[in-house]
Amino acid sequence: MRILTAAQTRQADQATIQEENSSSAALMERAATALTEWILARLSPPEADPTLVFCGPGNNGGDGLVVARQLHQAGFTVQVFALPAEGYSPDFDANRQRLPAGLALQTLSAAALPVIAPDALVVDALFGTGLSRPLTGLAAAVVQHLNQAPARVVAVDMPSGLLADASQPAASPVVRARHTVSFELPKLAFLLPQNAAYVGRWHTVPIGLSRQFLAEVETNMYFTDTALLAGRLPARDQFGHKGTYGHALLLAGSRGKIGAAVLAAQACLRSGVGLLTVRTPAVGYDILQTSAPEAMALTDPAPDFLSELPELTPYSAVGMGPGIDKAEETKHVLEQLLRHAKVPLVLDADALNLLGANPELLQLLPADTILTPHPKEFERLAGPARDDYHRLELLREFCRLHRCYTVLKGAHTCLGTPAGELYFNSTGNPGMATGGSGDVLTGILTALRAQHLPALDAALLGIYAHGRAGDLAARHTGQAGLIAGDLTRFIGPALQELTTPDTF
Ligand SMILES: NC(=O)C1=CN([C@@H]2O[C@H](COP(=O)(O)OP(=O)(O)OC[C@H]3O[C@@H](n4cnc5c(N)ncnc54)[C@H](OP(=O)(O)O)[C@@H]3O)[C@@H](O)[C@H]2O)[C@@H](O)CC1
Ligand SMILES: Nc1ncnc2c1ncn2[C@@H]1O[C@H](COP(=O)(O)OP(=O)(O)O)[C@@H](O)[C@H]1O
Ligand SMILES: [K+]
Repeated sequence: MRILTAAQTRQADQATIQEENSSSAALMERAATALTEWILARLSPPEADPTLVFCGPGNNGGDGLVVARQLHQAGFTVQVFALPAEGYSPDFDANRQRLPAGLALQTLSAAALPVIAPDALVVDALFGTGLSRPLTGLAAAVVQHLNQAPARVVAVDMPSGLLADASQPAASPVVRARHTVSFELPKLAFLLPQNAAYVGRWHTVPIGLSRQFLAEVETNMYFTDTALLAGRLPARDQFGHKGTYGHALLLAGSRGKIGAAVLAAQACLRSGVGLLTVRTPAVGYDILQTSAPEAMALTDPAPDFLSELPELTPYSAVGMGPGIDKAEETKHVLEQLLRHAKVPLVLDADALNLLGANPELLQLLPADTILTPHPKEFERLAGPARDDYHRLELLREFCRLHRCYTVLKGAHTCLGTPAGELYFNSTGNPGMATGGSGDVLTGILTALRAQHLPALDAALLGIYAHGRAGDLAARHTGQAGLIAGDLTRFIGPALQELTTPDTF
């Protein structure tokens, strides 16, 4: 699905209203009702006693008024408060009129902010996508008051004070929500680690925005879901043989890190590749042959690190990096690979650190190479970022400049493309924050590239399947108990889910 800016979200509202020939008040009623239903599905009146709804002067506040009315009607003990303002939005005013007699709107004042009991439910409807500047004065004081309260906070659409598309100044207050319930689509702000403490757990509720608008709006940001992946992974050919599915080469491992080569190899084998050869230093031979017997071992003459690039003719894709270390000889192997490879490349770990330390090598990067840095490795490649938004700008720029696909790994791994698009992944869990998870991703991506999938499809499918394998594995191991080797067992089921079914 697409990720929209705040301005595009407003356009989506307008398009929906026009298409349905309805009104903004009707859309507000629908959006707020979806949010009320989200709460009702989780809490009964005694579990949210009292419920305090804090409203701002715009349509976010209007949503709050609707939620307050509906929860009151559902038997919740509701108190509803509004920030004083010179003017309120028309839909706010309309919904103020609709508050039932037993539910008076109280105006907030700095001198007497309401007491918030520990088991209260707080609905934060102060500001949403219309926030245009940092909060000051009473609005800031109310946010600080909410943040000091021990209560559970549900933010409507956005935690108040957070900008939808950019960083806010460090000192400006933002609500720290336990849950943020947003309408239809996730916002960019939810996907960035720097906002996690404000957003809490985020959810989207459908509100029936115009399908046509959402399908056609121009954007370069996407949230990768199964709909976006449909049709990208073909079913296996009935008469396919191992030659059909490519021959991958992995250049991986050094003394003490042969495990990284094993993990990448196992992942590559589980991702449908026809044949796999693994080049490790000599120290890896027995280990690899024992732990990944399906792979062919092609040992380097050097005992402890990679020192020579093998003949590349047999291979349809090459992955380099897991566990390789940064020896001068290994740098030479990387340089030779970049100069001579005529097949797709996937670069990870110390292959990236070698690129970062020797930027002249970046000029040799073949187009459509996939790079898989975590944020620290990315910093070595592209320089330090001021914040998560700036890092995305650097990512776009880096991919454009080097005509590569860069997988910036994290909780919502972000794939940057040479065309300037950003794709945020939707699968995976914190159980995957464990050594070797990245090596598994390299194996998957190398396998998909070896099977002749285009770089974009391979990257999108591989990143999603890697996270999905983590989610499937965690059902058995729990998150804390998950280790990278567990991921490999579930790559097959994850890819199967994504495979285009044979239709009649
Ligand atoms: N499709 C959807 O998603 C739907 C969205 N809907 C809802 O609409 C919400 C967006 O509503 P919105 O545009 O009225 O903006 P909102 O966030 O209420 O704030 C604007 C008000 O705040 C004020 N203001 C701004 N910054 C300020 C500051 N720092 N300090 C003080 N004041 C400040 C600003 O004043 P101004 O900047 O004009 O001076 C204006 O009065 C959206 O988040 C969602 O909840 C649903 O109802 C329907 C479907
Ligand atoms: N909190 C998380 N949620 C989802 N995925 C995660 C999370 N933490 C880590 N991962 C994934 O695990 C992998 C870790 O890779 P990396 O940091 O390179 O590990 P290693 O170098 O140990 O193999 C990445 O693909 C990343 O997206
Ligand atoms: K809000």
